[in-house]
Amino acid sequence: MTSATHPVGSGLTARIRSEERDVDLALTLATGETVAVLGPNGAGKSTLVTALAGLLRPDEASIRLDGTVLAGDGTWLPAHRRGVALLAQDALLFPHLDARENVAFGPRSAGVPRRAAREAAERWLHDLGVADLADRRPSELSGGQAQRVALARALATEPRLLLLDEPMAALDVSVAPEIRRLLRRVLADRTTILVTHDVLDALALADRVVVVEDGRVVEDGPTREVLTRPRSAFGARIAGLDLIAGSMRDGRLVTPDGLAIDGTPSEPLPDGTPTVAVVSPADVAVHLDAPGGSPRNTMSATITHLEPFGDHVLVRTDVADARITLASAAELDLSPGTRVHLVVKATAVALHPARPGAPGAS
Ligand SMILES: Nc1ncnc2c1ncn2[C@@H]1O[C@H](COP(=O)(O)OP(=O)(O)OP(=O)(O)O)[C@@H](O)[C@H]1O
Repeated sequence: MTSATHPVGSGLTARIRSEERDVDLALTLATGETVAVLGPNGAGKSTLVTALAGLLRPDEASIRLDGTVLAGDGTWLPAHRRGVALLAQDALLFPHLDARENVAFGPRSAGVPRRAAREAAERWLHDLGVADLADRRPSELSGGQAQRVALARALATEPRLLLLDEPMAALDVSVAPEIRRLLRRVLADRTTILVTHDVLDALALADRVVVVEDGRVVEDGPTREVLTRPRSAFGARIAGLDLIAGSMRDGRLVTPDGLAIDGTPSEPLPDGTPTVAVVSPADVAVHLDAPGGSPRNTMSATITHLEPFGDHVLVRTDVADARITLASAAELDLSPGTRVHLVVKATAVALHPARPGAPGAS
C-alpha cells in the first residue's frame, strides 16, 4: 500500500542555518532513500528535523522537496502544508481520541471526508499490525503499540518525507527489534530521515549515514563505509566495528566468498535473510596458525596495515579488524601482507538483518 502513494520526484535538498544554535547543515536525499543522522547530544539533529517539519523557523532555511519549495526565496510553508510527517521518541498521541481517530486525524485535517479518513485509518492500523487496538485510547496502549499507532498516523497523511526522531529510544529493549523490523518494511521505498544513536538502526534501515557534530555535517556516506571506516571523532566512538555482510544459510551467515560465520541472531533470521555480522575488533584474536577444536569462528585473512591505538594495535585485514596488545603484535611479528587467522567466539558475533540491497549484503 506504500508504493502506489509514493510520488516520483527529485527528493530533498535542504540547508538550515541558525546563528543562535550555531547550526549550519546541508543535506540532500534522493527520492525513496533512507538516511540515518547520527551525532552527539546538542549536535543539531533536532534542529534539523524540526526545521524540516516546519515547527522551528531558523534564521535561514532553503528546503526543496520533490520540486516544491518548502522554505526559501521568501517562502515558509506551515507544517501542515509540507507533506512532511514527524514521528518523535514519544508517540504523542491525542489522549482523548482512540487509536482510529488518532490515525484519521491527519487525513481529516487534509480535508478527507470523515468516512474515507476512518477507512484509511483502519487500513493503516491493519498494515502496522494493530487493527485490534482501533478502539483503545493511548492510555490503554503499551509503548510499542502506541508507537505503531503513531507511525500509522504519520503514514496516513501520505507524507513525501518521513522524519523519525529516535523512534525506538523510549521503547523497552524487548520491543525495539519488532519495531525496527516493521520500520524496515515501511521505509523500504520512502524518503526518510532517521535520527538515531543506535548503530543497529542505521545498519538495518539506512542507505546512507550522515554524522553531525557541532552543528555541521562531518561525514556523509554509505552506511557500512561510515561505520567501518569512520573519519570523524563521533563516528569513531560509535563505530569502528567489524561489519561482515552476507546472507543466512542453515543458521549461519555466509559471505559472498563462502565464509561461514556463527553468531547470536538479534531476531529470527530465516535462510536467505540479508545479514550483517557485527563484531568489536577487541573481541578478535590474531593467530599465525589456525587453532583447532574449539567452537569459534576462524577466518583466514591478509593484513593490510597496522595502526597504533593507545597501548594496542589495530590490525586491519581484508576481512575484519582486530585490536590486540602491542606485546602480542610484537610477538607475532605482524606486518602488512602477513597471512593470519582471525578468531572470534560465536557469542561475540551479533547477527543483524541488513537492509535489503545494502552494499555487500547479498
Ligand atoms: N530551544 C532552544 N533554544 C536555543 N538553543 C537551543 C534550543 N534547543 C537546542 N538548542 C541548541 O542548539 C544546538 C543544537 O541542539 P539540538 O537539540 O538540535 O541537538 P541534537 O543533536 O538534537 O541533540 P540531542 O541528541 O541531545 O537531542 C545546541 O547547541 C543546543 O544547545
